[in-house]
Amino acid sequence: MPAITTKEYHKCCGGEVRRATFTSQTLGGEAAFSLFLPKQALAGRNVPVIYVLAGLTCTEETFLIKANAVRHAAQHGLALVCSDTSPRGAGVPTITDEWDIGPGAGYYVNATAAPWQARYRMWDFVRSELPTTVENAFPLDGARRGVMGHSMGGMGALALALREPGLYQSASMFAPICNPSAVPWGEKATQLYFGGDSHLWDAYDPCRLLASGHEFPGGFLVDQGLDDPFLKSQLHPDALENAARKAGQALKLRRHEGYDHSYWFVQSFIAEHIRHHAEQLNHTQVNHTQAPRETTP
Ligand SMILES: N[C@@H](CCC(=O)N[C@@H](CSC=O)C(=O)NCC(=O)O)C(=O)O
Repeated sequence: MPAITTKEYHKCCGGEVRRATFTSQTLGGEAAFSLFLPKQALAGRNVPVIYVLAGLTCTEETFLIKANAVRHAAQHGLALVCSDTSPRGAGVPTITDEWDIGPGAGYYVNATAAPWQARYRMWDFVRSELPTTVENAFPLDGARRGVMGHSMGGMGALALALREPGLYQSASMFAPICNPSAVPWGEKATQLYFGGDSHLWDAYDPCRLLASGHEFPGGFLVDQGLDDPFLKSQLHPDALENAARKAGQALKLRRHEGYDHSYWFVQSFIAEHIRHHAEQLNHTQVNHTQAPRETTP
């Protein structure tokens, strides 16, 4: 198991916040994540955990800093683990002056085309290596996992829950990219990450996954602002609603007048999302097996 290096540590809301890294075999270099552990975990109890996937241009820090989620997670005794949004650093391919492809824009897919395919393997990272690594190091209950995401991260959270319903018991999204294969962000990713083969979206596009029979028994909570500048061009919640209805997938999609795409929108509804996860995760059977504990620096 890779060693975790804590870069920052802060006492917060009775628990602790960390920013940390480890050497990722999946991404071929250093991978960053941030973590909130509630006081129950510091007392040695395995706690439920929500995996959080952020959007384009974000890092592993953005959600914890801007979403105001920590105090709500603390109230419900939930841990938060926030992934970075792409591989980064020496040797990672990039395109200068582009914010919606390359570093900060991994789309939570495994790229197949050169030069991206060697390092841009965010699906495998968030699906397997990140949870395995953090659950080995901290008192997190791998049998009580939620997944949450914003925008590009909402797309990733939908795809993870639909493809891996046994891994997550709860799922929620803010303004997700619902049908990436049909919008400009996804088309750009198709050209670069998939070498132009749009069929490769079959494994990641939430609408395509629903159409091909995938379902998430826990149901989805999705919030969408109606003043979101990306709503019509990139997000397509109506397509998700139609695909879910056809597939019989439980979906609570709430549209909010006046809200945009920012973390001010996320912050406005985060309490209800954390409660949604708490209700489902706290009703799932507890795993009492203790993971080895990281030491505080
Ligand atoms: N840099 C861009 C704006 C990028 C942006 O809005 N990113 C969103 C996610 S978009 C979909 O994945 C985000 O969460 N940004 C971080 C934030 O702090 O708001 C531009 O300049 O237009």
